[in-house]
Amino acid sequence: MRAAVLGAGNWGTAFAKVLTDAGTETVLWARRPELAEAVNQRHCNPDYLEGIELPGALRATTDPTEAMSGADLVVFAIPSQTLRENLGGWAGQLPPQASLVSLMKGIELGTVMRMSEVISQVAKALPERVAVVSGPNLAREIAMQQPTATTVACTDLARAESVQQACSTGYFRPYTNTDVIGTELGGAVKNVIALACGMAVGMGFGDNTVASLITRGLAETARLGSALGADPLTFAGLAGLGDLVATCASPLSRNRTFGHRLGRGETLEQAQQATHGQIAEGVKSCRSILDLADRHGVDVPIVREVSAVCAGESDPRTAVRALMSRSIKSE
Ligand SMILES: NC(=O)C1=CN([C@@H]2O[C@H](COP(=O)(O)OP(=O)(O)OC[C@H]3O[C@@H](n4cnc5c(N)ncnc54)[C@H](O)[C@@H]3O)[C@@H](O)[C@H]2O)C=CC1
Ligand SMILES: O=C(CO)COP(=O)(O)O
Repeated sequence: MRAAVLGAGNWGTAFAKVLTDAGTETVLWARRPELAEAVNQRHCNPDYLEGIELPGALRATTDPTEAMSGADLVVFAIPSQTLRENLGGWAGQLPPQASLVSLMKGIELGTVMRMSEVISQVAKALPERVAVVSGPNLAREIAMQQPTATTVACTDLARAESVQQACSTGYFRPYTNTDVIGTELGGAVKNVIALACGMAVGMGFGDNTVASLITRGLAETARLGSALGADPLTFAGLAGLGDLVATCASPLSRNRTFGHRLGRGETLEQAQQATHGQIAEGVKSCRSILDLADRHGVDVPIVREVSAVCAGESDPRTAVRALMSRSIKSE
């Protein structure tokens, strides 16, 4: 099995290590030559995974055609809002039979499309050729080989199983699922709920507040999922509750950290600068998730408040007041 991983940030690099450790011959595409050289010569990625030793067998290149040549899997690990443009340049070189695998957790602004839908459309690939990997997968913990499980979703179960095989290691345990909609939605919405949890902690609130946000956040994810045709059970699984809990609780999460900065009074610009160019997907996807929910007439109050804060139209304290003064209702 051969794989190309397009995107050498946190997760692209860690997942390339997982694939290599699983025995899959893997080439990582990086934008910058110095990063590809660090992977090839020094077996590290100091910009994104400082202190992590990468496998000697992992190769990197700045040439996407070279990365994809002969690949059975092409894995996308770039910021969601850049997928359409990047993929437009790569589509002509995709090996015709390769599985197309999304690691991304976002919804496209404007089109409100899921990442697998963007891949199908731009690559002109049938949906059953596209798989999604999503779960409680903080990149650094996986790069440190801490035991982790994940979901590999594809409408074609046999293809999901081949991706599962390609990334199974002693520290990374993938489960298959055919619910691509629920798997992707869980990954995208949890980033927005993690922003809300970060804000709560930044404002000095404790575990009751965070648990309430996680639980009600899961309720609005499942409501939206049902409207879109997802299997509600997916939200009780790794790509739902699992990822939600990990991201909302972890100081490693870029989304939670971004929210935490806003909660303690920093501006959007300050929080953005502190990411050092790394992506906090929820900051943009909150808008597209809200649009998606509005189109389907689904109530997503936490997403709505986070969206107003990220648009600079509200602030965390106003958001809390708005959420706590909603009409009382049954659970
Ligand atoms: N970091 C994590 O723990 C996890 C991340 N994810 C998801 O994986 C996707 C990628 O995340 P990370 O690797 O963490 O992001 P990152 O911000 O660490 O890296 C992004 C990579 O994409 C490249 N890139 C290509 N075109 C770009 C453009 N036009 N603008 C900016 N960067 C561009 C960058 O050079 C960089 O190598 C996101 O959708 C994220 O939600 C999913 C699970 C875990
Ligand atoms: O998706 C993630 C963990 O599963 C990573 O979350 P952040 O993008 O917030 O760091």
